[in-house]
Amino acid sequence: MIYTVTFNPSLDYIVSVDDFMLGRVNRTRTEIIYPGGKGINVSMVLKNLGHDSHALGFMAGFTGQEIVRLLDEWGVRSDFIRVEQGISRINVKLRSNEESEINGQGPAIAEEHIRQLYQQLDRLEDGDVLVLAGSIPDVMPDDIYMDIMKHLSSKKLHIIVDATRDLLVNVLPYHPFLIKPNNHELGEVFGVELEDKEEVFTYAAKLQERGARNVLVSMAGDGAVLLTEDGQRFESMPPKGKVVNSVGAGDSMVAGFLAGYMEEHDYAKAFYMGLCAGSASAFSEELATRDEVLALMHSIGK
Ligand SMILES: Nc1ncnc2c1ncn2[C@@H]1O[C@H](COP(=O)(O)OP(=O)(O)O)[C@@H](O)[C@H]1O
Ligand SMILES: O=P(O)(O)OC[C@H]1O[C@](O)(COP(=O)(O)O)[C@@H](O)[C@@H]1O
Repeated sequence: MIYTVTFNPSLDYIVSVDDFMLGRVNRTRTEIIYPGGKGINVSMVLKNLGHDSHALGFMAGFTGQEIVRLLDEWGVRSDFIRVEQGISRINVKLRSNEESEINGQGPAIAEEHIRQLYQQLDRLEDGDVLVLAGSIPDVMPDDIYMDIMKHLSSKKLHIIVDATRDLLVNVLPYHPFLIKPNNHELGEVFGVELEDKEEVFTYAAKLQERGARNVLVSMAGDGAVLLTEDGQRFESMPPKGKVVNSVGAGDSMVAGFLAGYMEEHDYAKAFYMGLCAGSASAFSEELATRDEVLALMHSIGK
């Protein structure tokens, strides 16, 4: 079974505004609400790709209830631990001449809630997949993903981590199966700005030296690169298309990679399915569907 954990789910409020002006009253042209947060998006895209998963994490308040309801409607099984105080985030995604985002901090999670999560994770079995994705509320220590990996280290799991800065770096000694920073997040770890693919490979290799098994680095409109544990290198520009809504593109890439890997245990298939799932989400209002992903793979000869 695949499990995703989202510590900090959100309702994504995606608004488009023509010629947004700071300091003025602006009116939306379109507005829409989706369930969001990285693990949740991974679960939703996996569902679209024909793979069931179990979404775990924490939720609070009326926004939390709505996230669970929307997931249910999507057909994703979830078992979120309810936090009594505060509300799950509403993350604002503003589409105007440029895309801007305001992501909230999320409610505090108490020791007792973490204990409940550990009880759920103790049910994982050898061969299961665990996706730890997204930010954690500000008040939490950034070794929580590491602690989870340490706790589960006696089981044979495939663990995927999509996080930034110390939250990501701390897990490396526990050999995550896959990490997926984007090029800016990879650069941030080393205090450099990375735009060029060769440079990205160099720094991805440094994360591999520190313990990551496979390193997938997304580069938005410039595609992605992958360094595998058996020494293969893949790089590609994305398929062609018009960007409509790139919220969730990175999460779709993780889901696509996972689906591709599970279907054929082949890194090439995983890489291209990840790449095309990311683009399929970016090219449509909603998250990628299987047909859209396969059509894009076909368009690049994969
Ligand atoms: N502008 C775009 N054009 C084509 N594909 C895109 C675009 N933005 C994202 N994608 C696809 O989605 C993947 C992940 O996007 P990216 O923005 O790098 O992730 P994240 O959301 O994690 O920052 C990219 O590698 C690419 O395949
Ligand atoms: O947990 P974080 O890092 O604040 O990110 C949460 C946001 O990222 C998303 O999961 C989208 O992520 P990507 O665009 O990187 O795929 C949104 O749904 C959510 O609002």
